Amino acid sequence: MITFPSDADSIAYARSLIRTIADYPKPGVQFRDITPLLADGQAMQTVAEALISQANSEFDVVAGVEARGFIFAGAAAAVCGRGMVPIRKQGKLPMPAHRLAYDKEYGHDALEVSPELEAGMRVLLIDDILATGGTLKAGAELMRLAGAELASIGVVMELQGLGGRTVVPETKALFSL
Ligand SMILES: O=P(O)(O)OC[C@H]1O[C@H](OP(=O)(O)OP(=O)(O)O)[C@H](O)[C@@H]1O
Ligand SMILES: Nc1ncnc2[nH]cnc12
Repeated sequence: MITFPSDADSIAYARSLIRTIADYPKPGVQFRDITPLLADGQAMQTVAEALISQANSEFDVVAGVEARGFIFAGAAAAVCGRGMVPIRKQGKLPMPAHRLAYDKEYGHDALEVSPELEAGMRVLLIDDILATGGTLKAGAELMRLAGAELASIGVVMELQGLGGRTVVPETKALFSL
């Protein structure tokens, strides 16, 4: 497994950059805005390396969920020299190989992946946030549908009280909010 030196202070610094916007995108939601973290080079390096270090199994490729998951999956893949596979919302890939429809809080959606994700590949699945867990559960199922091996699931932050930990219990998070 690949590990980078990281310390609690650096993770705490990255956590401190998350901005909370009340009542966005709808009343009652505390939106956790990653934009300030993205703009900070030190925090981005810390997070990318820590996402790799917390993976508990060997992996061949990093997969990220559209859209915010792409950012961290791409950065994490680059720091460890692995490729990145985008998991896209339906209709965005010119050559989808696998599709998985899933229910969301309001309606339905589907995720797709291209043939670059080959059967037998060991995947580190990355997203920015674990909230209700619906997105990562669907992403994980899509990986298995493609015949890939889910080596580990990692997020930058877990939002407590929304049930995601129950839905995708194997997820590793750098910090909780
Ligand atoms: O655990 P869940 O309840 O599924 O929520 C987490 C998902 O919600 C956000 O994505 P969103 O669908 O808002 O898309 P975006 O990345 O394009 O902003 C976030 O980036 C996660 O993918
Ligand atoms: N509260 C929240 N803040 C930011 N992204 C989210 N995705 C799902 N819930 C979210």
